[in-house]
Amino acid sequence: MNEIKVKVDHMTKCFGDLKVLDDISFEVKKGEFLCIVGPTGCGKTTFLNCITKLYTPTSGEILVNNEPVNLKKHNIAYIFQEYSAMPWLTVEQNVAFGLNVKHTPKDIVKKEVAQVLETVGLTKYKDYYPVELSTSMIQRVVIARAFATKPELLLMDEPYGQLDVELRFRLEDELIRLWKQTGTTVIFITHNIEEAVYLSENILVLTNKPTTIKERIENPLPRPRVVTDPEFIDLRNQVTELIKWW
Ligand SMILES: Nc1ncnc2c1ncn2[C@@H]1O[C@H](COP(=O)(O)OP(=O)(O)OP(=O)(O)O)[C@@H](O)[C@H]1O
Repeated sequence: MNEIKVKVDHMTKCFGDLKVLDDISFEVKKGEFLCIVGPTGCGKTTFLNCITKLYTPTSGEILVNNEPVNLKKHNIAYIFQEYSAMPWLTVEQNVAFGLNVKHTPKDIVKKEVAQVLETVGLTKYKDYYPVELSTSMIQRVVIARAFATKPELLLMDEPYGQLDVELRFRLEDELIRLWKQTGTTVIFITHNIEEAVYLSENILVLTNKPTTIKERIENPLPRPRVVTDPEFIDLRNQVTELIKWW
């Protein structure tokens, strides 16, 4: 499990005179669940946009499997803040979307979609349209759509930021289940320290702009994690202390 999936190598990103990311270097191992926390506007989304090539780094580079990111070759899924299901497609068609874009043979699409719908408990609802579903079910459709393509790298930008606590906990558990089942590498951005400690294997704490890495913290807590356990609270406090220095 020591294979490097993502290598960020001395990456700097400026927008005109504004230096956002300042000579950032870190690695993400294959199958790792990395959470990134940092102050508002420090460049977390900018970093993800550099991985997906929406932005080009000003200097330095990002490697996936030891080569420059290539979206035709590397299977990368992105779930961002204002995500939703496509209202004109059924649940099944939504989940099949990514596979169809990749021209996957129909019988394989059917099999993969059935499997992932089963995992997230949506089999019964496969012919429903998003408008007929609750918020929690729509979130599941989106997660299922991402996992159906078996991404080698899943990027998540505050996907649960707007949700109530109970729903967030349920979806986080589901995400962990899918991550374990598939072995996908996940980079997950959040403002919520508790969420980062609950989900991650490692936490990257960023500084204010021009942004550098303040600390990388290993998260050794066994799963399933309990937010009221003393060890959980200790780690949460440790990360919170780092954030107080912003
Ligand atoms: N296309 C762009 N052109 C100019 N400036 C940009 C562009 N995209 C982002 N920025 C600036 O880069 C900085 C980082 O923005 P970014 O959205 O990456 O931060 P963030 O850490 O994701 O913020 P938040 O925590 O609020 O989501 C901000 O100052 C933003 O205004």
